[in-house]
Amino acid sequence: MKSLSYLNKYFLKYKWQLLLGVLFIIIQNVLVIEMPELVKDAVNDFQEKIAANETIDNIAWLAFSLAGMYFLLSLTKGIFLFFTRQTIIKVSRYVEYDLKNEIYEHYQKLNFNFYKRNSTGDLLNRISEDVSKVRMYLGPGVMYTVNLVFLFSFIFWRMLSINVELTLWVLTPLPIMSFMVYKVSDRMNKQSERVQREQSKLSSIVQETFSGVRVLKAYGAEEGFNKIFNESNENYLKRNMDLVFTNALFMPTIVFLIGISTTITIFIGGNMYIDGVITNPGVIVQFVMYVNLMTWPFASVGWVTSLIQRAAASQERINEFLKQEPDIVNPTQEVLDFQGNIEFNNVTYTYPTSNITAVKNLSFTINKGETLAILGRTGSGKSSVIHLLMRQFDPQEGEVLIDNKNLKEVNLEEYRKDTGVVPQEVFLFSDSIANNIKFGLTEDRDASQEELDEVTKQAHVYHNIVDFKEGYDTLLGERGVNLSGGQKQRISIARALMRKPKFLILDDCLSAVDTETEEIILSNLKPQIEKNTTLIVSHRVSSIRNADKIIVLDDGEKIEEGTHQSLMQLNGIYAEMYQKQLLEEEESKKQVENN
Ligand SMILES: Nc1ncnc2c1ncn2[C@@H]1O[C@H](COP(=O)(O)OP(=O)(O)OP(=O)(O)O)[C@@H](O)[C@H]1O
Repeated sequence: MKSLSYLNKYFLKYKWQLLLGVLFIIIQNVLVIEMPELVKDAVNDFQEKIAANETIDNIAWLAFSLAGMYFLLSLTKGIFLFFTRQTIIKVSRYVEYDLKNEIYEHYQKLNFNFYKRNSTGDLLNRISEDVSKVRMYLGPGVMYTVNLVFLFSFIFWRMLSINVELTLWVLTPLPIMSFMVYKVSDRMNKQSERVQREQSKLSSIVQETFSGVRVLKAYGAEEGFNKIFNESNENYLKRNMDLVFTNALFMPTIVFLIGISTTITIFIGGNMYIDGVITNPGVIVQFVMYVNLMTWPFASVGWVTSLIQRAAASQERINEFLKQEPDIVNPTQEVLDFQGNIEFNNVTYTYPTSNITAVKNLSFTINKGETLAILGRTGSGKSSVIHLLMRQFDPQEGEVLIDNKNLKEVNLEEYRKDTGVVPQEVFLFSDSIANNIKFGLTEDRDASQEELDEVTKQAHVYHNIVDFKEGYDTLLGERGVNLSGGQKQRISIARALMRKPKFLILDDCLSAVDTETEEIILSNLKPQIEKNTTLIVSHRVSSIRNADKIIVLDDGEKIEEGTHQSLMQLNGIYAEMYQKQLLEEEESKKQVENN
C-alpha cells in the first residue's frame, strides 16, 4: 500500500476538483437519505387520511404531490451523480495522462543498459496495464470509498435516531457481504490476470507466426504452429471458463445477502410493530429502502479493497522503474564548439551482463577532418567502440576525449547533435521516406527539397526513391512498402548526412550493398569525409582502403595500425584479410560473368 503514496502529489495537484467531487457526493447523499423518509411519511399520511375517511380527491392530490417530490429528489440526485463522475472520474483520467507522460519521459532519460536489462513487453505493460490499474484506484476506488463513508454515516445516523435495535439487526449482514464480495472479487481478479496472461501468449504466437511467415512457409511448419496455437487457445478457453464461473457467482451472492437483510428488516420490524415498539409501519419500508441503498456501497468495499491491492502492486512496479536513475546524464549545459578531434586513451570496457571485455586498453586519435577505419572480425569489439564514442556507457578504465576534454564533462546533447551515426542495424519508422530522412533534424530546422535530393544522391538512393509512385512520400513499414536491405542502409546514410555532422560514424553500414555501389557511395561521400571527422567500421577491406588511418581489432585489442600501404607491407592480419577478400570478390565476379 505504501507504493500508492507516490500518487499523493497528483491528489494535491487536482485537490480542488477532488474537493468539488466530494461536495457533490455529500449533496447527493443528503438528497438520497430523504427519499425513504418521504416514502415513510407517505405511508403514514395515507394511513391517516384513509382512517379519517378523506375524499378520494384529497388522497389523489397527496399521492400526486408526494410522487412529484420523489421525482424531483431523484432528478436532482441524478444531476449531482453526473457532476460527481464529471469531477472525480475526470481527475483519474488526468492523472492517468500525467502518469503515462511521466513514465514515458523517464524511459527516454534512461540509458542503453536499462533497455538491455528489461524486455520491451515489460516496458509496455508498466505504461499501459499497470497505469490502468492505478487509475481504477484513483477514479472508482476513491469515488466509491468517499460515497460509502458519507452515505453510511448519514443513513446510520438517521436509522439510529429512529430505532437503535432495528438498526443493529438490519446492518449485521452488510459486513459479511463486504467480506464475501472481497473474496469473490479477489478470485475474479486473479482469474482475469490468468486470462490476460494466456491472451498475451496467444497474441505472441500469432505475432511471431505472421512476422516469420516466410520462414514458416519455407520450412512447411504450418502444422506444427497450428498445434502450438491450438494448445494455447485451449488454455485460454479453460481460464475463461473459470472466470465465467466466478463471474456467475458475483451477482447471486449480492442478491442473496440483500434478501437476508430485507428479510431481517421485515421480520424484526414486523414484530416490533406488533409489539407496539414501532407505531408507523412506514418505518419498515423506510428501513428496507435504506438497506437497499447501502447494498452496493457495502458490496463495493470488497471490490474496492481488491482493486486497491492490485493498484498498489502495479504502482510498485511503476515506482521500480521511476526510481531508476540514468547511468549517464548530461553533465553541463555549456555550449560546445565541437571541432572534431577524437581520442581514445587506454580505454577498457567490460559488459557487466556478460563479463566480456569487449575493448581492451585501446588508444587511438582522429584529428579534425581525418578518417579512421576500424577493421576486425565479428565480435572483435567494433560496435562497442562506437557505443563508447556515443557515450551509451562509460569505460571502466581510460578515457574518451573530445577536443582534448573528457567526454564525461562535455555537453552530451550538443555533442550528439554534431554527430551522425549510421548504425549496423538499420531502423526505419513506419512513416514516409522523407520523414525518415529528416528524423534527426531539430524542431527548428526543416529540410528543403534540394537538401533531401542532395543527401539521397550522396547516399546513392535517390534513383530508387524517385522510382516509387509516391516518391519521398512513400510509406515504409507495415502499412507501406518494404525496402531491400541495401536500400534501407542507404536511407539510413542519407538520414545521418541530413544532420550535416561534424563527426560521421559509419558502423558496417555498407554490408548489404555490392562493392560497386559501395565505391559509388564512398566517392559521393568524399566531400563530407574530407571536410569532417569520420570513423568507418567494417569487416570489409574495400570499404576502408582509403582511410587516413586503419586499426585492426582482435578480441577487443588493437593488433595492427597504419595506412593501407603500410599495413600491406607489414603483411599481417590486414594483408591476409585483404588478399582473402580480393580472391572472394574475383570468384563472385567470375560466377556472375559465367551465369
Ligand atoms: N550488450 C551486450 N552485453 C553483453 N555482451 C555484449 C553486448 N554487446 C556486445 N557484447 C559482446 O562484446 C563483444 C564485442 O561485441 P561487438 O558488438 O562490439 O563486436 P563487433 O566487432 O561489432 O561484432 P560484429 O562485427 O559482429 O558486429 C562480443 O563478444 C559480444 O558478445
